[in-house]
Amino acid sequence: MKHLQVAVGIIRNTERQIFLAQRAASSYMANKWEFPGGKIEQDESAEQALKRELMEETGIEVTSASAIGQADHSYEDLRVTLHFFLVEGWNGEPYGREGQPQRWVEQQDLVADEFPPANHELISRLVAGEI
Ligand SMILES: Nc1nc2c([nH]c(=O)n2[C@H]2C[C@H](O)[C@@H](COP(=O)(O)OP(=O)(O)OP(=O)(O)O)O2)c(=O)[nH]1
Ligand SMILES: [Mg+2]
Repeated sequence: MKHLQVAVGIIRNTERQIFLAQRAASSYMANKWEFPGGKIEQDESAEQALKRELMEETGIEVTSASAIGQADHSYEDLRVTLHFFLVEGWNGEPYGREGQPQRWVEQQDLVADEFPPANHELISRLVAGEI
């Protein structure tokens, strides 16, 4: 089975709101909400991929990111390992640079069912205030 390594950014502002983007109707996990991010390339570290993907997808330059864990999940035909980073420092203002819908959500109001299953455990930790 194909196995993807994915860098994922939880962009959190000083009001404890988190930036979400909606996956394209044509993509895998279509229309689910997600944390911006994407596949780690061969020659990249997870943090390098995070910085590249967040610039591509949200237009921000990440200046502070800390690794907060990983999640491994097998979908029907795809295995993913998500590398989660809490992003609390950046230059610019995040927006859906690829035209994707976006919104800021209070951390305690995140709803697991709006995300792909691989995110569910992390959402629980965020809602519980453990991160
Ligand atoms: N970015 C992101 N991907 C996630 C999350 N949860 C989750 O299961 N995934 C999965 C869905 C995708 O199959 C896989 C790869 O992420 P991606 O589709 O963002 O990868 P990418 O930006 O490199 O995609 P591409 O358009 O360049 O092909 O990770 C999440 O919260 N954020
Ligand atoms: Mg992506």
